[in-house]
Amino acid sequence: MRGIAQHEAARNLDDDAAVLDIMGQKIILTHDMMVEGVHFASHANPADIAWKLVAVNLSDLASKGARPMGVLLGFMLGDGQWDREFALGLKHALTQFNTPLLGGDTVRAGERESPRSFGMTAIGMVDGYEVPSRSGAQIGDDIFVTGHLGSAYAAYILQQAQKFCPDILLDALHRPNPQLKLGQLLAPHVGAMMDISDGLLLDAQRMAMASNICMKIDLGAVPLLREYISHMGDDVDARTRAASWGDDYQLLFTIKPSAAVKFMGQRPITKIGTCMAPHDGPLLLSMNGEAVQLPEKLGFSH
Ligand SMILES: Nc1ncnc2c1ncn2[C@@H]1O[C@H](COP(=O)(O)OP(=O)(O)O)[C@@H](O)[C@H]1O
Ligand SMILES: Cc1ncc(C[n+]2csc(CCOP(=O)(O)OP(=O)(O)O)c2C)c(N)n1
Ligand SMILES: [Mg+2]
Repeated sequence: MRGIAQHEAARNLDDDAAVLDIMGQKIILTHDMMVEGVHFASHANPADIAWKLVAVNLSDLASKGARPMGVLLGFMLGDGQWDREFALGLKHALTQFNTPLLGGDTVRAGERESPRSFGMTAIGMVDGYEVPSRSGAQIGDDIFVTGHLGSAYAAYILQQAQKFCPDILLDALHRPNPQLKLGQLLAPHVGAMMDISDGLLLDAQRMAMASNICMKIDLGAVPLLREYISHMGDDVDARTRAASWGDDYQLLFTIKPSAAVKFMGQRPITKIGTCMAPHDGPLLLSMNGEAVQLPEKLGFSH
């Protein structure tokens, strides 16, 4: 699609969202889909699906520091009860994130059983400052993430194995919380920022390549919940899996060490590495001071 998307607002389709400048007012636009079998299981709770559809879209707005202005929904009808539960989850999420439903489209699924899919467009606004991109990371910047990583992965694995799963992990998988407030707070101060939907390692590689630098990441510093550690472990393998499965919806950003100081200890952010001059590739991993080989798969891709 890159060849078609020549407009500067499209940011060469290399960013989390489009940034449309309308007479000086910046409008942030994003669209994400969720498909049965790919993003949610057939037996998933419809209210959870609706919540997550809102959350993943607002997460892209958060990554640009935008305030949500509204969403448009692409809805595929199913049976009445299922649709009512979806609508309740939708209402709950939109109320929680103070975002109006502005419109959309409704279609009836075909005769034959086909996977259901839902789309959402989210519209946001940014005032006053440069909208962060994935390409603004500079040599010497520190690399940070918000929150904890790998929680959705742990929940997915534990549920698949029909094992007990703590609520805090289940919520990360089914009810992710887009980092809107942190995104707005951080945006004027960051070098580059994006959300982590496809896994820290793959998304960091994308940021490093867009910024033409090398990111050195300390796997040992990647923030994990203690519930993650007690169910999945804490070794290189467990940490690599947390950093490469995806579905995290936390923010990855770079910032000058001097600018980072005022946020540290005040906000749920963790330093995980530094930006260096282009090296042997865009990404270097270490743990306990020793180099770690990159895994074969850095993240989730379609
Ligand atoms: N079918 C498409 N048509 C136009 N743009 C697309 C399409 N698919 C993805 N993009 C664009 O490519 C960029 C990266 O997409 P994606 O990896 O899905 O971003 P994100 O993970 O932040 O949602 C975004 O700018 C998105 O708008
Ligand atoms: C039933 C099920 N299978 C697999 C996964 C894992 N999974 C699905 S999508 C995804 C990552 C993000 O998906 P994508 O469509 O690439 O989101 P985007 O990057 O466009 O925001 C992951 C880890 C899941 N959450 N649920
Ligand atoms: Mg994104």
